[in-house]
Amino acid sequence: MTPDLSALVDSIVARMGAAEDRGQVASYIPELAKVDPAQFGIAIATADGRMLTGGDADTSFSIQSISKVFALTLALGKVGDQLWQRVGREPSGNAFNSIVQLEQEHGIPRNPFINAGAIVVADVNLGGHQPRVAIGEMLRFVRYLSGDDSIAINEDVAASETTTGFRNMALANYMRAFGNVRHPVDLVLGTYFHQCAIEMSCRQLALAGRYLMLDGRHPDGGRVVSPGRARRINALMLTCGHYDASGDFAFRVGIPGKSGVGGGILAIVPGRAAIAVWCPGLNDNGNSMLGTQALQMLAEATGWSVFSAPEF
Ligand SMILES: NC(=O)CC[C@H](N)C(=O)O
Repeated sequence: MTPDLSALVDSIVARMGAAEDRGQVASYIPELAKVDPAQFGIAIATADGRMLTGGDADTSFSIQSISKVFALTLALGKVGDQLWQRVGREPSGNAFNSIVQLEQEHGIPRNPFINAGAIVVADVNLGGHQPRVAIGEMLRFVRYLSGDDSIAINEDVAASETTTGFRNMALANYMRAFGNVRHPVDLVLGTYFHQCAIEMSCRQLALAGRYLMLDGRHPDGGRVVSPGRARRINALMLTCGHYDASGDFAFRVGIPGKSGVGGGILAIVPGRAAIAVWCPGLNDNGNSMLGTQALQMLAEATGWSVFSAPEF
């Protein structure tokens, strides 16, 4: 089956534009509460080099936790498998900002995609430098991946989270007590809040995700990560990328995906496509409500679930 992707994108945009229940925009970060929930964007970068876009695909939004995929990639580049001594790789079954497991598990977060895990990853990426060095490295990395130097950080969003991120401060301090955060907490959180405040459009995000559909290669031929590492990052996205709704996402969509509270989702179909969707309203688990529906519609129409048998 070769689906007409362009017609499919149009019908997804029409369906999502007409949806009445759009979820709730994140309000615990005051700057994000200002975003218009009527927006919807989708971009699909295919392995054969095509780009299909629809709706607000060129509007920038706060990538938030999607940044955890790029931060993990950088941290693995720095410390390799040693990272797994400080962060687990199991689904948490808890909310993204939960603290409950940390005490029982001695300050070792369940996985790199919940906030606690991403804070440890930010600590690794700091590597003894000032936050601006680590943040600059992250920005250069996403610009290189997407081939777009206009990608920037929204300082208002970073400042908004710096003044209200009490849960993240609690998580970071708690892990510092166990020695699993090694730099001063304000430097680690400065790094983390700024990476979350990177703004990208669906088009830029789909382009940035291409290395994960191409076995770790940049389309320009350069190697970003080894094939094994790309496979493992995809595995973590599938099992942990939607927090305590990761099972439901695998059930409904069946594609490795990472969500953010800005309403974006990056989804990877190995060997086929890197997809970004964005719709700011969230469901109860903090994942984009219509973004998830759009990916379900796309996966059903294309047969792109990684659990489907390939054509034979
Ligand atoms: N799920 C998310 O996107 C959470 C990211 C957000 N910056 C936070 O730490 O709360």
